[in-house]
Order: sequence, then structure tokens, then C-alpha cells
Amino acid sequence: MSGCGCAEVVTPGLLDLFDARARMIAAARPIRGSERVALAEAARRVLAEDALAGLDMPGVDNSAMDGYALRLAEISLEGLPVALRVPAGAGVLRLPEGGCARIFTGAPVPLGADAVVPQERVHLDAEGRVHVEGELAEGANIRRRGEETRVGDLLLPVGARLDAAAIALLASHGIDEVNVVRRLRVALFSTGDELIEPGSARVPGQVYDSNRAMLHALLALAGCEVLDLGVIADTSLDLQRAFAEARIEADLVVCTGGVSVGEEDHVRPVIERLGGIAFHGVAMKPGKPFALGYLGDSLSDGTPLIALPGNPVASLVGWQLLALPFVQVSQGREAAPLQRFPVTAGFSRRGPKGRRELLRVVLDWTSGAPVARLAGGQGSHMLSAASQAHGYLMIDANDNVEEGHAYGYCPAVQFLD
Ligand SMILES: Nc1nc2c(c(=O)[nH]1)N[C@H]1C(S)=C(S)[C@@H](COP(=O)(O)OP(=O)(O)OC[C@H]3O[C@@H](n4cnc5c(N)ncnc54)[C@H](O)[C@@H]3O)O[C@H]1N2
Ligand code: MOO
Repeated sequence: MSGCGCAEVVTPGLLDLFDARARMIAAARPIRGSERVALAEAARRVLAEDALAGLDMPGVDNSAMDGYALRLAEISLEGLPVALRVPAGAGVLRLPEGGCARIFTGAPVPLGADAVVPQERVHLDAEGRVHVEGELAEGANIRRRGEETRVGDLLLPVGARLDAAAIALLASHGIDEVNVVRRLRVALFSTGDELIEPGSARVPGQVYDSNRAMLHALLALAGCEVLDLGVIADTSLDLQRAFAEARIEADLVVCTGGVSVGEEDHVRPVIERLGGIAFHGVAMKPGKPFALGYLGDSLSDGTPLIALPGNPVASLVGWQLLALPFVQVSQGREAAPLQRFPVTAGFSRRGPKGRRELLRVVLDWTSGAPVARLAGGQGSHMLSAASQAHGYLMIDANDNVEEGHAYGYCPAVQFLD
């Protein structure tokens, strides 16, 4: 990866992005409480207890191929008569001496058989006797009982998030209900007197509230229950009321807007009155005025609060890089590591001094290897590029982008896990 080799120099007063991330992860406390849900409803939920194997897997020795089950010692020039037919779902039968069994993929291998020959490797003579072509090893094409897991083995640990493969694994053991961590209850509001609801009539100067729609979607994707408090007016009193209500109802409060330094930005002083700020300001672009705070006596005893910037892309990036790992730990999961790998830049650009920049890029594969190209305008108010981007190119605080050099690429898909 490129870089001038100097130590990172970030703007004084701003926290380094990775320090901020570490502080978010350290500050989060897993919530208490679980519920039983049907497996069909369990996608993206987090296991509240270990899931153990209810049976040996596979449950019986079974065939990996459509073919013939036989005793290797009985293979002869005369061929073997087909003495049994064993479809999937049949019980465990015994192979008669001197005969073989027609068998299908997944069907129980009859007792006595020690190999399965695929049907492509046999020929049947006029009497229907089976002749094996080529060599066959003992155990060939037999999937052994318990070769994957045994009764009582750990299938999935507490804290595992249930994806489609995990759900299939549980279903394969006959499990139809699971004990999962209750959903994290998150109170969400945006603040700004210019904000109006999408769908309503607008006069110039008014702005549709896109951050709340975005954060609602992101919280839902992360498996949270969202308590949507709407748009809160930019006054200390209104914010104070909103925070007080949010605190009673929720495990976590997320707000967006009004978190910068102008006199119209009331969020920080109100938080300081009702609780405190753990940190405010991260050396990243976009997303600088990110804050972690709390309502109550302390971060560990009070209700945590995440204040995201108003600029839409700053809000998105703040969620993805800083808020999401906090939510993951609060849900009883491990915070997913930030995936980053080198990708060549297909453009040059001056860097923002003092802040790590997250450029919204698309990957161009036409040359066979990925080349990052800007997805569009990079202003932190510009959602178009963010909506097109495959991920971010992360540029160090004191670096410029030079075409042909490699920089850390963070795929956006990781933030949907
Ligand atoms: N003098 C300074 N001004 C600003 C600084 C600074 O350090 N010194 N930081 C800039 C940065 S960086 C950002 S990011 C923004 C963040 O400001 P706020 O979090 O206080 O956000 P607002 O001022 O409320 O709004 C900024 C911008 O975003 C629009 N917005 C706000 N909420 C929403 C929403 N829910 N949906 C859509 N758009 C929203 C708002 O209309 C403004 O255009 O501050 C810079 N200023
Ligand atoms: O952090 Mo701000 O996001 O540069 O717009």
C-alpha cells in the first residue's frame, strides 16, 4: 500500500479513526435478555446459547453417488447380481451375500457393503449382472456416519449470527426453534429545522430527511428494533425532551445532525447536561463530528448515545465504521474486523490534510485486476456516489492519491453483515 512512511499526523483534537473504533468496541456492553424464535424467523439473529449437535452427521453411512453398493471381496469376472434397490429415505438394509445393491445419492449404505461404485463405472451384462471397471478403494463413495459432527458437538457458539448456512445447519439437526438475544432497541431521531418528511410538499431551503430513512434501514439490517422519534426541532428544550424519552425506551440512542460546532448545533451541550461525552471528533472525512456519549451517570451505567453528523455521507460512514461495531457488541456478537486490502487507484487526487479520507469508489475489473475509480462527486452531502460505490479507498491523513499506487480498499458489503 502507498503512504509516505511518516507517522500519521491527524488534526489536533480529533481522534484517530482506529482509536475511535477501538473505543467504540471497548465501550459497548452486551444487552441482557433472550427469546425463543422459530428457525424460520431466526435469520440475522444472534444465538443466546451454544447450539449443539442433536445427532451424528451424517446420521447413517450413506452413498455419495448414484451407483451400486457392494463388497469389494466379492467383485469377480462373473459380475454381481443386483439383489437390492435402496433409494434415499429407505431404512438400513443388509446386503445379501454375493449380490450388490442399486443405490442412490444419500441412501443408506446396506450393512455389509464396503464401497459404492458410481454407475458410470459399471456395465451391466445381458443377465443384468454388474461388472466394475477399474479400481475401487475400501470406503469409496461412502459418507460415514458422524464424519462431520457427533452428538453433542458444538455446531454454533453463543454470539453467532444466523446466516442462511447456519440456519440450514441447525435445520439439518432437526432444530426448529432457537434461543436468540433479544433485539437491541434503538431510539432514532434526526434534528434540523430544515428537515421535512419525504412525501411532503417542500419549499426551497427545506431538505428531505434522508439520514433517518437511511439509518432506519441500516438499523433494521443490523437486526435492531427501531423506535423512530422523527425529526426533533433544533432547540435545547426539544432535544432534551427527545433524549429523555429515548432514554426510557431504548438500549441505545442514535441521532443525526446538529453535532458540529455552530451555535445552531445543540446536540453536544444537551448531551453534556443530561450525561456526558466520551469523545467527539474523529480524524476522518467524511464523518468528522461523530460523538459517543451517554445519558445518565456514566457510559457503563447510563444509556449510550451515538451522535452522527448531519451531512448524509458523513452519517453513513460514521455508522459503518464506528456505530456498527458498537451495535454488534451490544447484540452479543463480536465486532467484525474492518476488512481492508490493497487496490490500485485509477486516479490521482490531493488528500485532506489531517484526516483519513474514505473515497467512494467503484472497482473496474476490465483489465483483469481491480482498479478503483471514483464513484462520483465526493462531497459529504453527495449521496449519488455513495449509492453507486462498491466500497471505500482509505487514504491516510497525510497522503495524496497517486494513480497506479495501491491504497487500502474497504468493501462496502462487509457493513451489511
Ligand atoms: N465551522 C465549521 N463548520 C462545520 C464543521 C466544522 O468543523 N467547523 N464541520 C463540518 C462537517 S465535517 C460536517 S460533517 C458537518 C456536520 O454538521 P452537523 O452534524 O452539525 O449537521 P447539520 O449542521 O445539522 O447539517 C449538515 C448538513 O447536513 C444536512 N442534514 C442534516 N440532517 C440531515 C438529514 N437528517 N437528512 C438529510 N440531510 C441532513 C443539513 O441540511 C446540512 O446541509 O458540519 C460541517 N460544518
Ligand atoms: O466530516 Mo464532514 O463529513 O467532512 O462533511
